[in-house]
Amino acid sequence: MTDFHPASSPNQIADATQAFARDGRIRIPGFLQREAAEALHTFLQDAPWWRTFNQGERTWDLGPESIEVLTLEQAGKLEQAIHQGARKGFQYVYETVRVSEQSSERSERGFPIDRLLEAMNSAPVLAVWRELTGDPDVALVDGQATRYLPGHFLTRHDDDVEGKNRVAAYVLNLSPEWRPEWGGLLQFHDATGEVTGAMVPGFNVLNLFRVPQSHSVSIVAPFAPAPRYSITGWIRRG
Ligand SMILES: O=C(O)CCC(=O)C(=O)O
Ligand SMILES: [Fe+2]
Repeated sequence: MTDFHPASSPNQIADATQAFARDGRIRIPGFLQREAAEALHTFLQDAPWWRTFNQGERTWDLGPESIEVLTLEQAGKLEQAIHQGARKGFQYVYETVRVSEQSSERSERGFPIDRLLEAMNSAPVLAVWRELTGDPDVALVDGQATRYLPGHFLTRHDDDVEGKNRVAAYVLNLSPEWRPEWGGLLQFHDATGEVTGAMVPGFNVLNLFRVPQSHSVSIVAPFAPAPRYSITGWIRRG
């Protein structure tokens, strides 16, 4: 049975804790056992993806049937609306497989991503999140799988949503042999929009960053030969 618990040693966690306290963002390579990362990657390559995008404040999730029946003209109009939204405002388009926040529903569905979220919410791993973030009130981890195809992106935002009690955001990268030129970079910004740091997709690397913090995902290039896969979500107080 594949084990989805983090593979980091106590020493690695202690080092990461120091770096997180200092910088507010860290990268942990080799986050899961190789077999677990490979099982997730295999699942993501053939998962039931939904296209998600926003129109202003409103989120749309389109299932595979809805995407397939769009005419070329409808798909073009949708793309235009998304590009219009991205010119000045907050905009995103990518694909998702959502994961329930209910442990019973995760256990029942039992996808590898459900099993990962179960492990992330187990008592010993919650203790690791409390140590890493320095927040003793961390109580849950939520998540979704994401797939960014060429043309997908997420503009600048800070993840601070009222009532969600997010302490930190995580991104478990599952994109083997990614090149930075393919886009899909997780970029961090200062108040003027300047890029103060960027994380290139990788394989089995965990990005962890404090919330709120301005960031974006740069558009995936038309020539990227593979999608940008990850499991992403937040470490929360409740
Ligand atoms: O995929 C990433 O690197 C970050 C995703 C993100 O910022 C978000 O979903 O809010
Ligand atoms: Fe975000």
